[in-house]
Amino acid sequence: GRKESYAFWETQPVAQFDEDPDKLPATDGPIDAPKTVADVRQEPYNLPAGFIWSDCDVKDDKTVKEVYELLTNNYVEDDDNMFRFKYSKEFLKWALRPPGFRPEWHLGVRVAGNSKLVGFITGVPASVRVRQSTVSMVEINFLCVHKKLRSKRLAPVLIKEITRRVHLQNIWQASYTAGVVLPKPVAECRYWHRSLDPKKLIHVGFSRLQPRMTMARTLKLYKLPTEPQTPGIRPLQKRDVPQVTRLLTQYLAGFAMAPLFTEEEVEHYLMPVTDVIDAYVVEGKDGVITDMLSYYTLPSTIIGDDKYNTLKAAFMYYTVATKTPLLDLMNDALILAKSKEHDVFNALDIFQNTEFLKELKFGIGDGLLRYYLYNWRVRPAADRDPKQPPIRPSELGLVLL
Ligand SMILES: CCCCCCCCCCCCCC(=O)CSCCNC(=O)CCNC(=O)[C@H](O)C(C)(C)COP(=O)(O)OP(=O)(O)OC[C@H]1O[C@@H](n2cnc3c(N)ncnc32)[C@H](O)[C@@H]1OP(=O)(O)O
Ligand SMILES: CN(C)Cc1n[nH]c2ccc(-c3ccc(F)cc3OCCn3ccnc3)cc12
Repeated sequence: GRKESYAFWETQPVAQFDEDPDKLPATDGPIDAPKTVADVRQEPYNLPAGFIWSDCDVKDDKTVKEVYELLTNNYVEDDDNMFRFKYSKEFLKWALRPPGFRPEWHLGVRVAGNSKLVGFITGVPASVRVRQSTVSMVEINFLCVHKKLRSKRLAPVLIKEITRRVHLQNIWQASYTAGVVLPKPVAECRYWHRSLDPKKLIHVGFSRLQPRMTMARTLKLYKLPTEPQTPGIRPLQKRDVPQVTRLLTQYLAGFAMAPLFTEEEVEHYLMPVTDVIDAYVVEGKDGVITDMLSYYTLPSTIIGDDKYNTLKAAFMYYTVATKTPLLDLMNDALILAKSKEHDVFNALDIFQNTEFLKELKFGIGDGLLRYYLYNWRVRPAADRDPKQPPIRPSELGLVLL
């Protein structure tokens, strides 16, 4: 939950919990006074003695293996410490090398003596529309400090250093999501889970057998066809990128906060990569693409189960239904994920997802995912309780990995 005080975050250009709504500017915009690259500190921030900064080029197999191992052993766990995200090496290469990426924004901390990677944070460039403003940002992700070095205030140093490096490229805003409460969420959303392999999920404690339900009845409840049902559905191909970019751009225009994708970005983020990103299109008459669906694969380590080590989860990504009903399109997403051995399909209550979550037998998750903007104030909407975050989940059209 929310803390009494935030010694680091109270020093940052982010909305604060104690600010007086009446004293705020009337429009959305930067929180800090405008600065130029010339104002930016030229030298890196100091790390504690014995630690050094290290750019991590994830194209280099040795380096991506070090990043993979740091995250596999020290990254995000659920509240009950039963599962820990286990981003694959191929996923990290995909997520961290979009058009315009910069290696100096794949920022590591190493132990000076033995070069062990013990800290990490990343930024990738993105253009995000926030209401009527187009904001050039970085998306910050993969903040991680080794378990043995926690609570030593290393995170603020990682954050300040990546901020400095981003400022040097004349970018002054960022977006990030987290399960924890920080000053100050621009949106808060729930995550939902759809069982694909209920037997395994119950065995590992992800789900529980419902009262008065047998295992046989549970398997029947979640059973899916082996093949997608929508006529004309097929994997996305490079030749689809121009149409898919138009389809996605038109759809995302309807949300309060959403990325502005170039064709190059659509190609990078949606061209299928085995066990990383799957994307499908529905091709109608005369080659017109009417719908698309996508999900990414993010396994989790099952901490301490006797039989299984890994949970294979699919996470809903950008999906547009203009001819096929969204319910049918998402049912095909479940079918496809199941056919590729996923154990569970996860979705947030963003986009128009509340239209299908219950009907497709998703169960609500036990936590919230908070969205944040750095150095960008979003005014509460007129029809919105000022105590609530300014953007509703159904107004969100942005997914961070
Ligand atoms: C213009 C460009 C701008 C770019 C930058 C934009 C901003 C980007 C911001 C980053 C976005 C990342 C997004 C992202 O990657 C997705 S959220 C996932 C974050 N990673 C994990 O949860 C992995 C497991 N945990 C850890 O590795 C550590 O616990 C971490 C490293 C999380 C904190 O290490 P620690 O050893 O446990 O703690 P100290 O070093 O002693 O530091 C304590 C301070 O850190 C604040 N804290 C804790 N968790 C945070 C979090 N998730 N975001 C931001 N701040 C977080 C905390 O409130 C406190 O500040 P306060 O005193 O003010 O309360
Ligand atoms: C988004 N991206 C920044 C990673 C990230 N960071 N912090 C998080 C907190 C929750 C979710 C999340 C998002 C969607 C979802 F369906 C389930 C989730 O977490 C369940 C709890 N959990 C955590 C680890 N293993 C299980 C992701 C993240």
